[in-house]
Amino acid sequence: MPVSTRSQAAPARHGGDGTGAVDRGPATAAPAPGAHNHHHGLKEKLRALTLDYEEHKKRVAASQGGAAARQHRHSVRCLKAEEVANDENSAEADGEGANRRHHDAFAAVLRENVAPPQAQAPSKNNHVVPFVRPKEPQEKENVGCRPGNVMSCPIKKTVAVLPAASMLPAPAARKLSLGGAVGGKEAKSKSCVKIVNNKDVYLTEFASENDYLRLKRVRGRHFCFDSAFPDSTTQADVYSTSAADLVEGVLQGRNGTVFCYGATGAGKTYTMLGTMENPGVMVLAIKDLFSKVRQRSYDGNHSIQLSYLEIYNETVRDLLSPGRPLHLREDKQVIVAAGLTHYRAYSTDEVMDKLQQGNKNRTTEPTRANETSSRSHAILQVIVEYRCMDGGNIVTRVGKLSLIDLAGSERAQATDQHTQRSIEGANINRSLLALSNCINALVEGKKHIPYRNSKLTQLLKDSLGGYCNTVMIANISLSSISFGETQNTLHWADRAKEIKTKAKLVLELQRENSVLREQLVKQQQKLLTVQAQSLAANSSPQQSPAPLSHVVTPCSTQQKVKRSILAGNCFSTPDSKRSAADNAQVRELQRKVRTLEAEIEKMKKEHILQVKQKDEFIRDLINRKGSNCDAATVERKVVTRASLRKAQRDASAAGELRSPSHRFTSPAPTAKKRTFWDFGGNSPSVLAANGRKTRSHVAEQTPKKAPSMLLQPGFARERGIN
Ligand SMILES: Nc1ncnc2c1ncn2[C@@H]1O[C@H](COP(=O)(O)OP(=O)(O)OP(=O)(O)O)[C@@H](O)[C@H]1O
Repeated sequence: MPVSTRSQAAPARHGGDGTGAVDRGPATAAPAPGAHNHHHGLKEKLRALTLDYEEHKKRVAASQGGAAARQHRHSVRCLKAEEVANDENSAEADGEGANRRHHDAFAAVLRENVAPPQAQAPSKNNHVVPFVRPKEPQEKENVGCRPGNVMSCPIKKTVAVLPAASMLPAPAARKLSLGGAVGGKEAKSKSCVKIVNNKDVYLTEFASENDYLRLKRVRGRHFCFDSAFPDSTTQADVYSTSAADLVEGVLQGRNGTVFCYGATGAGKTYTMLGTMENPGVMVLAIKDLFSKVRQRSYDGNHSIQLSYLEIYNETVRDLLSPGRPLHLREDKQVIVAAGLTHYRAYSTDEVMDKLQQGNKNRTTEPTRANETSSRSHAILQVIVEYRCMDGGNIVTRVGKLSLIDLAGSERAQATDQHTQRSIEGANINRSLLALSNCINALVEGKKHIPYRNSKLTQLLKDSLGGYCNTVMIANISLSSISFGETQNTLHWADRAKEIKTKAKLVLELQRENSVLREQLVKQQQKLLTVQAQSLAANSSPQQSPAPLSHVVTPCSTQQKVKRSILAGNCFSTPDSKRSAADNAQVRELQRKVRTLEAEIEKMKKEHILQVKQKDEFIRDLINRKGSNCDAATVERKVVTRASLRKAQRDASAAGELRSPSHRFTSPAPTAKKRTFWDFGGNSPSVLAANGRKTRSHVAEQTPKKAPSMLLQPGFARERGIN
């Protein structure tokens, strides 16, 4: 609470009881020159209280003795400001009530203004970090080491790598004990991480205790990983969940990588290497690998080789055979350290020996955050080669497992400038930044991935973006003090989750391909059905669609179907909606067919109507222009036509062959449908019933001087009839 508020409250209480020092003290009785100034007023009040207190002390010393007064002062200091008011009522009972109140009020003001923070009672908070790792009394601040526990090796931060290849491309978060708390801060820190369902990580940001305005403000973020391990998780559980599948993959000839990422002291080396009692991922993986190889020894020959290197200050060193720095070379698109020692191992113990030997050579130094901080990135690689005879041929499979203990990211301290630790820290941060940039570029699908920016990313090239199954373990701290580091680690783990290595892509594509093939076949069948139905509906609208087995799809239809499949139209509909879409397609086709049929009917009617109109027109012309012809002829013609039709029907019914003269005088039964153009020599072709274009048979067969021709106005003009 702000000091000014309390300071003003204290004198008010004194003034209220009528016996306060404020009324008696000369300093407060006289108005101060700067009374409008709050600070000045406070000083005056403080001075008055001090004087009052001195007077009171003297009085008490005179009446009860100095020792009793000292004891009383001590007991008052332990009271809280709030308690003062409560005590007032009870203090009234004795004769020293007034003095006591003065004393208490002064103590409260003094405590709130002057008392150092450590004098305050520690706040009781349920969110105080539950330390997973039992804190040892001799532990240094911020250091969680237990010397001698890690692989019985004097150098505590070392990495052992074991082969593994799995299908677990996404990172797992490991919740660890506090690695970055310092002294008293440790006790005050809250847990800012909550793990739910072994997958979800909730990160909470608490406002600083000094930030009064935002004291109650809490912000959070949620992350979801393949696995999230609470601090109670055993090393065996971590291994079986994250890396065990990788071992099987390596035996199958697939590369695998496990790497731990996190802030310094977060427990990366513990997770990868572990201790003698709790061996880490590397040790468990190596044991697992050898046991699996033993089980399959009847099934061919396995050879296991291992190498162990570190990247320290951007130089690559061989940990199994220390000497000159190694250079990185690109070999078949894979970056390798030229001259790196590869040892052939025949048993787990042999690998463990080599691992310890390498750990002794690894660079570790005590830092503020970790007594045995790894100052380098360590990479243990185990290459498993498998050979067997398959039908007279030698089959060879090679799988590589990389187990990587990264150095931890750390904050640069002003005091560390120009020291060896700060140079190491800068190099570690630089290479981790390069790693972050590569993760970013891979997630964003950029063409250029900046692997060359650091030795670490060059060596991790295959693991991050190549044909490799990769597990990233993100080590985080519970403590709100390490909130920034935890947030950073989770952020990058979350980004890395999005990376798809080529191996994963190939697998995904293969799976997708087979699913698409199945879908293609189904879609082809469905489309053929639809096409057949629409064809059947087109050809005979009254008939129900023919079953698929009886339908022969025309070539052009098949091509159309193929085209639509190739265009990918058939995959644009989600599975759930596919049948509904097909039904809709069928309905649409049926609707089109019905529309077309209606149009055809309409055209037919129009055509008949036109023919009738033209017949009427012709008849009208005959009536009007036939003044030169005798009525009997006209009538005969008309009658003849009518009778001829009847005679033709009769003849046809009798099966007689019609003579050319019949044809001339007696038009075909379709004569009534003849159009205006049927009468001209230049009449356009018409569509026959069989779909072929023919000229009107009437036009072809009618002689030029036939009476019917004369009825045509144009022809009549030509002949000078009119
Ligand atoms: N889950 C855990 N259980 C018990 N002890 C742990 C656990 N995690 C870490 N520790 C201990 O905490 C200390 C620091 O852990 P560790 O050395 O693994 O951190 P680190 O992340 O590798 O740090 P750096 O990056 O500085 O090398 C070690 O003494 C380790 O034994």
